[in-house]
Amino acid sequence: MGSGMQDIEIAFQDQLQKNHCFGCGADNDQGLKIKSYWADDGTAVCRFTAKPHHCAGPTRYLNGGIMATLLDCHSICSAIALAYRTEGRAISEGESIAFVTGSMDIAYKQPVPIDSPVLLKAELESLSPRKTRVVCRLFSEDNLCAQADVLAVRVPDNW
Ligand SMILES: CCCCCCCCCCCCCCCC(=O)SCCNC(=O)CCNC(=O)[C@H](O)C(C)(C)COP(=O)(O)OP(=O)(O)OC[C@H]1O[C@@H](n2cnc3c(N)ncnc32)[C@H](O)[C@@H]1OP(=O)(O)O
Repeated sequence: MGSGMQDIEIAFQDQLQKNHCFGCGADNDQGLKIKSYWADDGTAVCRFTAKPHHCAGPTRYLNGGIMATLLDCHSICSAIALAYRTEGRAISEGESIAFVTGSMDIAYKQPVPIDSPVLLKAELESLSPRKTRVVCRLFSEDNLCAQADVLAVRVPDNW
């Protein structure tokens, strides 16, 4: 699972500019600052280690809203990266590309231990120039714990 090339690649988020998003913005100092990369199999992957205050009611489990943010932000950043790749451009080269979440459906399948890193793995399918479907899975210790079906919708960069 995942890419062996992560260490030498620059995360999607570190190539995007002026992104203050709580989950994925490199410009949000209080955010989660997730980092997403292409994997060799064409999926996009992200590894995240939670902090103790990201907990659910029981302190041993990860909060579901944080899980939703991880699934959402990894999916949308990956949709943006795919659009740049499809247009033959590096991320942020030329006219900027922005997508937002039109819809997201999440199945929470198992509680996620807060003290183990999670792996997010996104499969992308371009439905039209404006719409990308993302199926994003969240694993903990190789267990599938949550799955999101996301519709990413392209918007003007002044959205
Ligand atoms: C971004 C600013 C620049 C910043 C640069 C930095 C880099 C950027 C990084 C950003 C990373 C963010 C990562 C976190 C992701 C969020 O947290 S984003 C915040 C949460 N999302 C929102 O607030 C979105 C709010 N909704 C909207 O703004 C608008 O409803 C939308 C989604 C843009 C669509 O608006 P619209 O263009 O007027 O809608 P429309 O033309 O009717 O729809 C386009 C297509 O999408 C379909 N569609 C739209 N909504 C839905 C839906 N809910 N269900 C199903 N289909 C739908 C339509 O059916 C239509 O399909 P086609 O007819 O083309 O086949």
